[in-house]
Amino acid sequence: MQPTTYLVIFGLLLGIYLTKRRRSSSSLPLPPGPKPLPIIGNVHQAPTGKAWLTYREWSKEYGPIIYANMLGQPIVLLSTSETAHDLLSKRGAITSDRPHLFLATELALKGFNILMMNYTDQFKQHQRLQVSVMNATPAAAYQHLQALESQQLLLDLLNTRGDRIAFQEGIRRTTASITHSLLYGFRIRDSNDPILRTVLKLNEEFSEFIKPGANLVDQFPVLNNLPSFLAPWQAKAENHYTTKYSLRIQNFQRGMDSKSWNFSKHLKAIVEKDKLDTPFDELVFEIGTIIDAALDGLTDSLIWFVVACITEDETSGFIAKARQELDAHVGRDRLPTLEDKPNLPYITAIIEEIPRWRPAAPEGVPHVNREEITYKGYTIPEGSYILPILWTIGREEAVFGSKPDEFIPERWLNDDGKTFRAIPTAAFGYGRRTCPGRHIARNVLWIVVAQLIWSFDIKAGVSETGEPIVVDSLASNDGPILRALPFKASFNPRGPWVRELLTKEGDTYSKDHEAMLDLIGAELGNL
Ligand code: HEM
Repeated sequence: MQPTTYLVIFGLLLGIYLTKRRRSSSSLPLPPGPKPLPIIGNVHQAPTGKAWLTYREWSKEYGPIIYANMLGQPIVLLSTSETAHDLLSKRGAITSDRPHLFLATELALKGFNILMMNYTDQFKQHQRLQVSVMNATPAAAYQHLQALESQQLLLDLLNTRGDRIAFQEGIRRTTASITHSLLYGFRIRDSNDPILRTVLKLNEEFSEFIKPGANLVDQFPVLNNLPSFLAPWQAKAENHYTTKYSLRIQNFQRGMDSKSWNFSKHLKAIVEKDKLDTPFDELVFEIGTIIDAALDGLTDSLIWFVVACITEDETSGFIAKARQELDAHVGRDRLPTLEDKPNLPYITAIIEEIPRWRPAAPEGVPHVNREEITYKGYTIPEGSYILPILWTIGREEAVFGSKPDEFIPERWLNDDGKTFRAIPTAAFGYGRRTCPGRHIARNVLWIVVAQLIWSFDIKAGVSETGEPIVVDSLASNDGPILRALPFKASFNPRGPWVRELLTKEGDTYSKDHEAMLDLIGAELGNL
C-alpha cells in the first residue's frame, strides 16, 4: 500500500474515533475488559466467529460486566442474571433503546423495523398492539391451531420415517404454518412454498446485513456517495427492501381478503377503532417483523431439541423420564395437549431447558442506554451497546446448577420433581424489550415437543452402511441466530398405537381451519 493510503485510512479511523468517543462526567472507572489500543480500541481482539464462546472466556477473566471499545463505540457485555436484571429490567426506562443500524442495513430497511426501533412513544404504540395478540391470555387461545400443525408434523414424519426427509424442513413448515395462519389466515403446506422460501432468504440476508463489517460502507459512510457501480451494497439493499415490501403487502392483502379471523385484521381494526397514528406501511411491516422474529426462534429451538435427543447422555435419560410422565398421565389413546400441562412438569422443564442450553440469540440483542449509568462502582457511558450474553448467563452455575453445558431438565424442578424452582430465564431477553412472543413460543415448543416424545424414538440418522451418524451437539453457524448445522435424524414410531392413532385422526388438511381461526377471533373478542 502507498503511504498516502495508510494516511487516508488513519484519518478515517481517527474521524470515526473522534465522532464516536464518549465523554464521561463520572470519576468512576469503566468496567474491566481486554486492554484496548489507542483509537481502534478492542477491534483487534473482536471475535471473528461464534463470539459467545469468546465472551464466555472473557467473563471468566474479567467478571460479570465487561467493557470493550470498538473504534470509540462503548460495548458492555453482561454475563450474569443479576447484572442483566439490574441494568436492563430495573433501569429499563433508560436502557431500552436499540443501536443505530449500519448504513447498509438502514438502506435495506428504509427506516422501519420494530426490533431495532428506539423505545419511543411510537414504539410503545406498536408494543401495545403486540400485547393485544401475544400476551399470555390471547396466546392460550391459539393452542388448538398449534396442535393441528404439530399433528401434521407427526404425520409427515410418520409417512416418511423422518430419516428419508430433511426433518428440519418438516419442522420449518410447521412453525411457518402456525405463524402464517395466525398472522395472515393461510397455512403453509410445503417447505418449498415460495412465500416461506422468500421469508427465509430475507432473514438470511438480514443476518448478513447486521454483521459488523459486512459492508465497507458501514465503517466509512462517505463511500455511499460513490457511483452505484462502485457501491454494490446499494443494489443489494434496494433488492432486499423491494422484495420484503412486496411480500409483506401481498401477505397482508391475503390476510384482509381471507374469510377468517387473523392478526392482520385484528390489528388493523384496533388501529382504526382507537384512531392510532400508525401508518399503513408501518402496520404491514410490524406484522412482517413478527413473522421474521417468530420463525427462526421456534424452528431452531425445535431442531436443537432433536440434537438434545440424539446426543443425550444415556445415564441422564431425559426422554425415558418424559415418557414415564406421558404414559402415566396421558396414556396411549390420545396425543398430549396443552391442557395436560399441569400434570406434565417434566415436559415443561424440557421446554425451559432447550433455550437455556441453545439460546436463539446467544449474544443477546443489544440495548442502548440514553444516560450515563453508575453501577457497582463503575461508569457505563451514555450510548453504550449493552449486550446480555444469553449463552453465558444461562451457564451461570450459581443460578442453574452444575454441568451447565449439559442438557438437564431437572435443573428447573425442585426435589419433588413436580414444582418449579424459582430461577430466572434468560433466553427471551430482558426488561421492556423482552420477547413479546415468549408465551406463544413456549406453547408451540410445549405442544410439539410433548407430541414428538409421545410418538417417536428419535435417534441419530444412519450412514449407508447402517451405522449411526455421530452428531456434534456444538456444531452450529456463527450466529447471530444460533442454528444447528444440518444433520440426519430418524423418527421411528414408539409402537403400533402411534400409527393407529395418527391414521385414525387423518390428514389435517381436511379440517376446517377457517372455523378454528374464527373461534380464536371470537375468544379474543370476549377478552
Ligand atoms: C423460542 C423462541 C424464541 C426465542 C428464544 C426468542 C428470543 C427473543 C429475544 C432474545 C429477543 C430480544 C429481547 C431483548 O431485546 O432483550 C426477542 C425479541 C423479539 N421477539 Fe422473540 N423469541 C422467540 C420466539 C418469538 C415468537 C414466537 C415471536 C412472535 C410471535 C417473537 C417475537 C419477537 C419480537 C417482535 C421481538 C422484538 C421485541 C422488541 O424489540 O421490543 N419471538 N425474542
